[in-house]
Amino acid sequence: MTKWLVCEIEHCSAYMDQSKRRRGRREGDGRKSYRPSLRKERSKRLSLCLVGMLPVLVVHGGAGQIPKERVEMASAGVRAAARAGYAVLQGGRSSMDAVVEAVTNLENNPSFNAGYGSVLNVKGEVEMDAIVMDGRTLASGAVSAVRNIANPIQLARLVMEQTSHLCLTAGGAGQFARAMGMPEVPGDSLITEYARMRWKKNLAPNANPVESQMGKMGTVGAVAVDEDGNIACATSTGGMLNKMEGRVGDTACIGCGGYADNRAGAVSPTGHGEAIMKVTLARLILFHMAQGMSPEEASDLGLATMKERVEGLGGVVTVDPQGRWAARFTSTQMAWAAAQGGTLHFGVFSGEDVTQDIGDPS
Ligand SMILES: NC(=O)C[C@H](N)C(=O)O
Repeated sequence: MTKWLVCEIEHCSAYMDQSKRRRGRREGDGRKSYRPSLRKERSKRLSLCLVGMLPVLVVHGGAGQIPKERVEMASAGVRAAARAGYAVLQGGRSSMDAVVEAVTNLENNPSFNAGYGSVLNVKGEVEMDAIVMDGRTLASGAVSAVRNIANPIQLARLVMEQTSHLCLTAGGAGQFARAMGMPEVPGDSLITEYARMRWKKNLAPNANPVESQMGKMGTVGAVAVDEDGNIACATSTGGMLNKMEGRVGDTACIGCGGYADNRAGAVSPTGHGEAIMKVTLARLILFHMAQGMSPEEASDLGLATMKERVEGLGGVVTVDPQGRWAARFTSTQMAWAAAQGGTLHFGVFSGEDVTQDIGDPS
């Protein structure tokens, strides 16, 4: 903290010196370029003064009620993913690189409903949705109902970077993955025993897959702000348990399963996709932030609206341009972890916020 304060004062005084020099030059030659360059200095100064808060990265492992025996696994998983994403930020790379790294890590972890470990559709197959968004340019890429790839989040990024579209679906998304040289994997290799057991259980005529899923969710997501103040989000999911074939959820829909805007912040939601879509949850929360609410207030208000209007439960991770963050949920639990200033915060239960040194491997 002391280090940060000293650094802030040094940068602010450097700024004042520079602006004095600029003023002198303007008075000397009366150039019109004075204003834009001063504005640039001002924003540079602002971001330098916020050096103590940036970079920051927050991840979630899905809102729901995590079975007792899986709580530690889920917590360890989000901590590992937050460390992996934060290392990318510390290496000076972008928030987009960091959120994709963190979500790839979670997709590869069978504890979560994304990539390997995804829930199954009614036919017993894996169909996945994913989205990324870059807050600098509002560029976004998504895939929906995609099969046979291990990391849908990387395909969503390729949609953003290599096509003029925002979302590719099903067979077309698969063709694009092949064209991009993304390895195809057998559908069965993404299925865990746990996912198969839950699918079977929910085929029973009296089953309630939505309720059952609210019991044990596990969509994954990340939001981050890098050292340059650029903001990004990424979300990936196997969707809802025993969903119809071809069902597209919130995760593939911009403003619902994710949104990032350098001017307001970023949100990655989890929860009942149909409810999230009805209130466009990510965009709703960012709207409240643009009106001046903190990430925590806006997240709580967005989630409360979803509960009140459409009886939807869920959770979000949220950041703002200053690096303030929130991990909030209306479900019983949500595994989450946040990395900032060398400290890792994490929790699973309501009100829980444990901290540890980011270098502590436990
Ligand atoms: N577990 C989840 O968050 C599910 C996801 N939001 C969906 O409806 O596809």
